[in-house]
Amino acid sequence: MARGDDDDELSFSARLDRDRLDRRADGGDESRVADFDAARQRRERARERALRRSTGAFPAVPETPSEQSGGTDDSLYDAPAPNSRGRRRSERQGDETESPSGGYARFATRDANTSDEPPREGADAYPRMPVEETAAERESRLVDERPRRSRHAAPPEAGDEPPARRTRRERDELSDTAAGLVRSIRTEDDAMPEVAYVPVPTQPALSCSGLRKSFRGGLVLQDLDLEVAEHEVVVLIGASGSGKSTLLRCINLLEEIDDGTILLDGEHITDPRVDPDTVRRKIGMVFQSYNLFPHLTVLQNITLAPERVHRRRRAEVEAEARTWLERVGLGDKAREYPDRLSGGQQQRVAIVRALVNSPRLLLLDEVTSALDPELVGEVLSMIKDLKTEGMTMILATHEMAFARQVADRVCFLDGGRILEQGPPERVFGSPQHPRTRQFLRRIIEAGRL
Ligand SMILES: Nc1ncnc2c1ncn2[C@@H]1O[C@H](COP(=O)(O)OP(=O)(O)OP(=O)(O)O)[C@@H](O)[C@H]1O
Repeated sequence: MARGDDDDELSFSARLDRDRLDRRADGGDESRVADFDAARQRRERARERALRRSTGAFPAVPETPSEQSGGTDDSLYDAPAPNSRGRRRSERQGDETESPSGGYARFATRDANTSDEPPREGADAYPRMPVEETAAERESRLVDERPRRSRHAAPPEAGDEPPARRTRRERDELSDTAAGLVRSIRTEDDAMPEVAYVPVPTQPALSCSGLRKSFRGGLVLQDLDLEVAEHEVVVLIGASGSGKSTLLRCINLLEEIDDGTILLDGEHITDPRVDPDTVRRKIGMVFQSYNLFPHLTVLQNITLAPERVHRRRRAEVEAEARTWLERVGLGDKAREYPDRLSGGQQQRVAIVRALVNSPRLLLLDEVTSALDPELVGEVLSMIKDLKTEGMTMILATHEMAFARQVADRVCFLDGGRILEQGPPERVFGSPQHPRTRQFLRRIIEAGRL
């Protein structure tokens, strides 16, 4: 190419540099070379000042339109530039830009700018300044074949001074680092911490899934799922033989399930390696028949299992037992034998026995069924008090009026399945499933609701 044509294509500064190199090659006079050097240094200082004034950041410098990938900041969000794994960045970032936290791209832009402040609204968050490559720079780039830095090299620290001059390769890498931040967040093998929005899951107190239980070939629980939230009171209703008691006994590990899992506070309690006694310390259970030992006093009945099974100190358990007995109005019965108590009182003692270990969950299986009607009220009022105190409970009952009062959620069981569940007003007020309607119609006809 003729020198004239070349001149047209080169900027003024590039021409200066080229001439200087030509003169060096020709052994030209030293003072003129010094002038050129001084001019070049002034020019570079001016460029540095301009860079610092703009954002204090190192600019990404796309050299040609094809390298600009859209040429705006949006390219960091959705420019379809292929990434290192062959997928387009826009594909990999689709979910990022929809992130409720505002997306990763904004985070990456902040880091790329090495600023502690988020970019101002409407401001060019990642400005690109047109910088011409001088002939000297080009020469230096060709000579300087340093090994390429890691794609995931750390971004420049805030407060770093921009270097006096960067080769095109280095500028590419800076640009790449910003885009690389976006990419690396989504890269499994990268050490960058995940900055994903992860909603904190609320873990149920109890979670049963896919429970199956059969007796002598007869399926009693059929792929039953049930979750109970902390402080929730779930009432199981259903015809006799529908599986209510079996479900409660499986939860308390009194029956071994055939299939499924039960988690208590996220712990897999149906894992065969789990000690059932440890689980039962966390789950209190009260049965229809009170099951008090007739030869032991009320206090001894309450403290027996905590002392013998759970190895708790007698003094501590006795103090707790007495506190509970006072609260339920049986403080003066501690030294009595069960046969000196009414059915309602015995059942209240049985409930205290289940509470003395401060269980996580209380299971109540038809606790009023064996009581004379006039004694039912005192037990039900004790259960209401427990609900008020936030005890998490699952009750199986035929007392529909009580279920309606105390339940947060009613589950209707039929043939070992939960056919319908919901708030008591809805299940009792407008049952959806024909079997629920049929069951409740019979209850109403019997005058029990
Ligand atoms: N140990 C067992 N051996 C054999 N069958 C059993 C056993 N326990 C329960 N069953 C059967 O499982 C089915 C469900 O019984 P379950 O006691 O769970 O029902 P339920 O809904 O609690 O009834 P109810 O309201 O009368 O207490 C019944 O058919 C019952 O006969």
